[in-house]
Amino acid sequence: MHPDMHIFSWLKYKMTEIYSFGNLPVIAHAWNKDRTQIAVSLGKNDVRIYHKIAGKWKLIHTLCEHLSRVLAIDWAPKTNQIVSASADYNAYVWTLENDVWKPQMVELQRTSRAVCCAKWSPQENKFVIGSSDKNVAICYYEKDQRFWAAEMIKKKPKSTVTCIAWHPNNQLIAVGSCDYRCRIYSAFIKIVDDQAQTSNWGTIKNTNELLYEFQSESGWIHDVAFSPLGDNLAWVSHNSIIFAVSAKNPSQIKMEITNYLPFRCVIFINESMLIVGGHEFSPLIYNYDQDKGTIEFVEKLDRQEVSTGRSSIGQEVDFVTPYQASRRFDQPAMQTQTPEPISTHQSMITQIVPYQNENGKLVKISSADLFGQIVIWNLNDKKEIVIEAGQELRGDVDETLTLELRSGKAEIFGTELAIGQKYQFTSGMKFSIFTYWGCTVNIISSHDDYYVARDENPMHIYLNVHGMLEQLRQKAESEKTRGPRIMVAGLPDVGKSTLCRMLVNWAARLGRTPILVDLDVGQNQVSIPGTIASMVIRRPASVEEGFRIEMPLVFHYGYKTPGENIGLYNEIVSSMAMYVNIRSENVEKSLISGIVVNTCGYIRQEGYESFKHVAKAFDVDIIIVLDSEWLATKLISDLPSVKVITLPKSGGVVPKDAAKDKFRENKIREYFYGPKNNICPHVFTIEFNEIKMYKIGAPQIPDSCLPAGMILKNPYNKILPVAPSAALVHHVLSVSSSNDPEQLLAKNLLGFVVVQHVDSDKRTLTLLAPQPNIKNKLLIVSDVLFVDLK
Ligand SMILES: Nc1ncnc2c1ncn2[C@@H]1O[C@H](COP(=O)(O)OP(=O)(O)OP(=O)(O)O)[C@@H](O)[C@H]1O
Repeated sequence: MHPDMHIFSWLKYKMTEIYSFGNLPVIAHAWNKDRTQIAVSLGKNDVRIYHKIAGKWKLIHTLCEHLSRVLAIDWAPKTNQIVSASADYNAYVWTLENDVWKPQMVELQRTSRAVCCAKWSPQENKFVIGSSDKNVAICYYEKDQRFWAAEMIKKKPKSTVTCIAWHPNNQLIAVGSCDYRCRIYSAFIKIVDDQAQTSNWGTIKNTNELLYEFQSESGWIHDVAFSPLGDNLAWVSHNSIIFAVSAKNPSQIKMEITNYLPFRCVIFINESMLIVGGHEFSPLIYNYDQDKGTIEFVEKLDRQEVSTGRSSIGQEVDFVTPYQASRRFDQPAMQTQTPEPISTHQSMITQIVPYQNENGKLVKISSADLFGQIVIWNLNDKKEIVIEAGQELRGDVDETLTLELRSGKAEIFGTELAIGQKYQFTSGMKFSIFTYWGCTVNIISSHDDYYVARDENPMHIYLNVHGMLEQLRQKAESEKTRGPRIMVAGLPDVGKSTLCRMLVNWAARLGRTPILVDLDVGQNQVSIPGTIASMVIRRPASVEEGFRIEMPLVFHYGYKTPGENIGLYNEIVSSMAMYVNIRSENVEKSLISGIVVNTCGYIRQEGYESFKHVAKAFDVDIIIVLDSEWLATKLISDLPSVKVITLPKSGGVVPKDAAKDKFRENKIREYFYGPKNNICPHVFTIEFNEIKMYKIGAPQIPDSCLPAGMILKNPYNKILPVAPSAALVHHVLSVSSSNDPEQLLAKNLLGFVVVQHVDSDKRTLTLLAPQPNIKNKLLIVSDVLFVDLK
């Protein structure tokens, strides 16, 4: 068995680059040596060469000599020569002289039909063409007479030659044709090759020799490929069958009959893994085990996403996030049909070719399709990691990272991972996989941006807290009283939000429905920055997308820290507490399940007072203080009726510091574009007179500016009308559910919009919104900004 040939060596794309070359089909494509240029045939009589400049493809040469469709192109990277083959019965070799591609016709005397395929040999000193008149010609340069000569294969196929593959030894070719056969020929040319070589497929003696003929089931052969070392051969046919054979045992042809649409191309990634593509749109990975004689489906190379439905223009729906809207339309009753998986290619894949090798290993491939699209797939080795019981694997993702639980049990911040499911994390995301029993995970990432933590992690302590809360819930259930109300406190970046997430996730996994109250106005888990929010948690958060937002209660605050307007902050906390108390009594099981309150890390001076206010407003029973003896001691003396527990912070908590702004921006972006950037918000204009805008809180006038003895009430909650002006551009506006400006403070929000443009002449505002219009026209201006660079 070759060292590469084990199941864990399979490859998976990390990120794709997608380029469009118009709407014409890409019949053939080939890359130059450094992949800065691409030669394409778009089904016309020419070969077009594009150069990549600043990420965009610019047409720099059009090679016109063929009289009919160009069917095949191959670019020899080292010698910088292009071979093109066409339905005009001809093949040309193009060489670049003084920035002009000069053609030289190949002498294919006996070919009188379309030339369907052309491929340079690995050493680039010859190439092979195949034609519809059953000819296979090995072409080489006659130095003396200065022309491209062709040595025709004598025992030729009995139908159109559709595909060719070179063995890495430069002297064998595999040929696929419409007579359902794949053949291996000697391509040894005496005046080009020094001497005939031996290979696993037998000793090569003469040019032209037919070494093997493999019979397939009925089905035109569309593509054929040798493995990198040349020991295995695979081909695909129009009846959706994959064939493979090993040089070790050429009489044992293995075939895999698939349920997929027909395949048009095949490529080996290493000695065992192969990728096929065609009418199915998505390339598929298969593993050929020559010892077991099996070809097994591994998975689709594409990361499949389910298309999200969205509200159609003008449809009257409640003003919710596009994400919620999409989810709403995902509900079975509303669906007209099952959502279609989205594939990167939107039409048939015509060709797959190698794109980039690193240290002799193929790391990228490119595929072309009938809609003018070329996709570059990044292939990465998958790493298998064993996490022992009680350990944590932590990650801080640089680009993208995909993980899959292979065995055992594990969870991320309280959400259980499903075996075999792939979770993808994008740049900037942090995660920790904790396993109570031990597990094995596969990780696909180009960066080593993860590690198994050897430090003592506090997960067992956190789990004990969960156990204690569950006992209190059970007690409440039997005594028909209310369940535990806890508040999590501490300095910034100690893991408060994460602990809250874990506690409600664990509770939800036991069928509880706790209320999560997030008072963190900087980084709210339920809503966007500048607000406080609460929600009944009915199911654990999604590993990749966080909590599924259902009927949240959201109040406008307008700033990113409580200190900016502490009076207003305290007032909305009181309103929230009032509503949450009502909700907790009215929502089934929520009273017993209790409340988990997340707080800001603002705990000094007036922050501490506000903190006590929160505890009283929500009538909390327990305060969990993370990593602060000082705060715990103070709270024990100031709130004697509340149980205060100090817990250590996890070593995995990452201070967000500079990343905080990015984090906030992402949270707002997620609101408009969806957690996976797969939703399109609306941009529309609205007239000044259609809306009314207000701001809450006015700057306090210093006492020195007031008449002697006069005391003004703090205007922290004053509701002030705002006139539309250019100063509003990029500001987030909250859409209130209230029709009465005086009620703005105490009313739930319906959603958010962002001002993109203000036209004072036309008296219009351009808004970015999740819906095509806004139902309620009372808007509250926030200090929080969002610059939509998309
Ligand atoms: N065990 C862990 N392993 C890896 N990352 C973690 C772990 N616990 C928390 N983090 C990450 O550390 C970061 C800070 O954690 P978190 O947001 O919970 O802190 P916080 O105290 O709520 O912060 P803030 O005061 O800013 O609200 C987050 O990105 C979180 O995902």
